[in-house]
Amino acid sequence: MNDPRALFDLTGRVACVTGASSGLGRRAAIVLASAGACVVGVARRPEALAELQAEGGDSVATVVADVADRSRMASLTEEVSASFGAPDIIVHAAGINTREMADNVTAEGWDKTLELNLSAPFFLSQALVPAMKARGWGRIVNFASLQTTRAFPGGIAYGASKAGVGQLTRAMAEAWSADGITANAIGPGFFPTELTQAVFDDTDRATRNAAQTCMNRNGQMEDIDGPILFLCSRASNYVTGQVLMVDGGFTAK
Ligand SMILES: NC(=O)c1ccc[n+]([C@@H]2O[C@H](COP(=O)([O-])OP(=O)(O)OC[C@H]3O[C@@H](n4cnc5c(N)ncnc54)[C@H](O)[C@@H]3O)[C@@H](O)[C@H]2O)c1
Ligand SMILES: O=C(O)C(=O)C[C@H](O)[C@H](O)CO
Repeated sequence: MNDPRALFDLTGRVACVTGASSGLGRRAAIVLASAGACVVGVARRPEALAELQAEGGDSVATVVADVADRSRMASLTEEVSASFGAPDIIVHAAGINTREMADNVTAEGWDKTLELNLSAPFFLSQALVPAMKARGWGRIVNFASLQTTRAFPGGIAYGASKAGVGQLTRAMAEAWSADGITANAIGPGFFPTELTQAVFDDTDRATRNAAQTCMNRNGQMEDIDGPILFLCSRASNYVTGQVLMVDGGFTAK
């Protein structure tokens, strides 16, 4: 048997990570670079991307872009391929939660949420898949949520988008896995990021969320490292169309 640690080695791979300027996307970018991949971080904030690049060194490049801008898919595909070649791994971590209550949801809030959380992973994947098919190997990792299956207050647009991500993941797997491209999603529990700042600022709610897990705690950033590496590497060769909940057992309880 070959050394099974090699299954996690990403040397020679090129990964594109959206939402790489903060939170779980930034963490994913650093993890993948640390495992040997060349990483292109995509996000809207140039200063935050410059910090990512400074931390990641020569194996990290960045592209400033709004990934929800569908008119930009062709140029974005070229830009993310410019530094290291066409990506064979795409991690769709960009996401928003407007937390508008159902009675007050605006058309703008609804559309923005669906465009970024659900449509962008599809259209960017569609643009990057041809190069993966040509190589016969690819990894697509979407970001689902507790709200893929659970309903929280103010989560109607976000929850609808993340439930969509669950089915998008299965449909991508059906469409592309025979070409060697797996599609899976990570479903984080509650992790302290910009997105969840309002949740963690409400200490009662944060405590209740922790108590709802089997481990009696919310997520810590390093809890995402292993699942990301697994789904982006050869270690997950025969895993596709799955939502891997990384939630300390929140959805099991
Ligand atoms: N933090 C959690 O507890 C949690 C739980 C479940 C799911 N998620 C999901 O994880 C993913 C990462 O979120 P996070 O928690 O790290 O939050 P975050 O706010 O730190 O990260 C999201 C990133 O997406 C970027 N972004 C927003 N709109 C963009 C656009 N149009 N184009 C490009 N980039 C854009 C933001 O600037 C930010 O850097 C999201 O999809 C989120 O829904 C997070
Ligand atoms: O409930 C909220 O307001 C959240 O922000 C929930 C998180 O974004 C996430 O979906 C938990 O998995």
